[in-house]
Amino acid sequence: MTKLSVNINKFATLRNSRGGNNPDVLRAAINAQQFGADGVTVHPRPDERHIRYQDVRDIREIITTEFNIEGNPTEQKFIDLVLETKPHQVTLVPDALGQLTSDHGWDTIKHKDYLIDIIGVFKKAGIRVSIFVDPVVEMIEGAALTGTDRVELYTEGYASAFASGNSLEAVTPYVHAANRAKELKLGLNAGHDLDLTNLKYFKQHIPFLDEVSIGHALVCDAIYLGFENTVQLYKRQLA
Ligand SMILES: CC(=O)[C@@H](O)[C@H](O)COP(=O)(O)O
Ligand SMILES: NCC(=O)COP(=O)(O)O
Repeated sequence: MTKLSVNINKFATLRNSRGGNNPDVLRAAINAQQFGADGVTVHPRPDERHIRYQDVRDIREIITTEFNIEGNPTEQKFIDLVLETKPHQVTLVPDALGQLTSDHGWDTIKHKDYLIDIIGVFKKAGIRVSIFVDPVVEMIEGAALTGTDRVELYTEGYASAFASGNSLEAVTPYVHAANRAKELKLGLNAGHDLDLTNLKYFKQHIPFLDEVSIGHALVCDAIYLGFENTVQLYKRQLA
């Protein structure tokens, strides 16, 4: 089974645009779980432009499924937040400060020693670690030397090539990377720009995926189709 973790960043973006508490991010997390999501993902950024650090603490209190916190551990504030809230999984993403959204994975060869150290900190606290990587076999092999439990394949490249009509070409590097991860006994997650048009094809080619985290497209679909219906539609793509 591939788990669906709903990324609720975009609920917070909308809330923050007006101040106040509408929409309520906590309610979004509760609803996602009630509507069938297998987990909730948040990516608090240092500028707190969407999910705030306090949101993470509040969401921790109501989680009944799996909680996944994403972020760059070069920020001490991020490390402290993760160790305080102890999610089921932390996903390490090498974003620069103020970056619009995530746009690359770790260079697991260049940053091997750093990753070994920081992954060790989270694992010592009993938190499963996943690291965000591009679909490149060498990066997967590098990841296997860091002690990470899982890798998350950065799927923006897949999504844009799929949208151009090159579905097989789009998925092929991901299949190679996924197979190598499996051989190396790494768990496998995927995310970024996955949506209702491209998710099923991705899952069909990589059936042993552990988890996808989906936010932007899912929240956009929820505006048109309703949140409960949308979560169910995404779940169906993974069946
Ligand atoms: C790691 C990843 O691909 C997503 O978490 C993405 O970074 C979402 O973050 P934003 O919602 O800030 O775009
Ligand atoms: N890890 C990817 C994620 O949480 C959501 O990415 P997106 O669906 O908002 O592009």
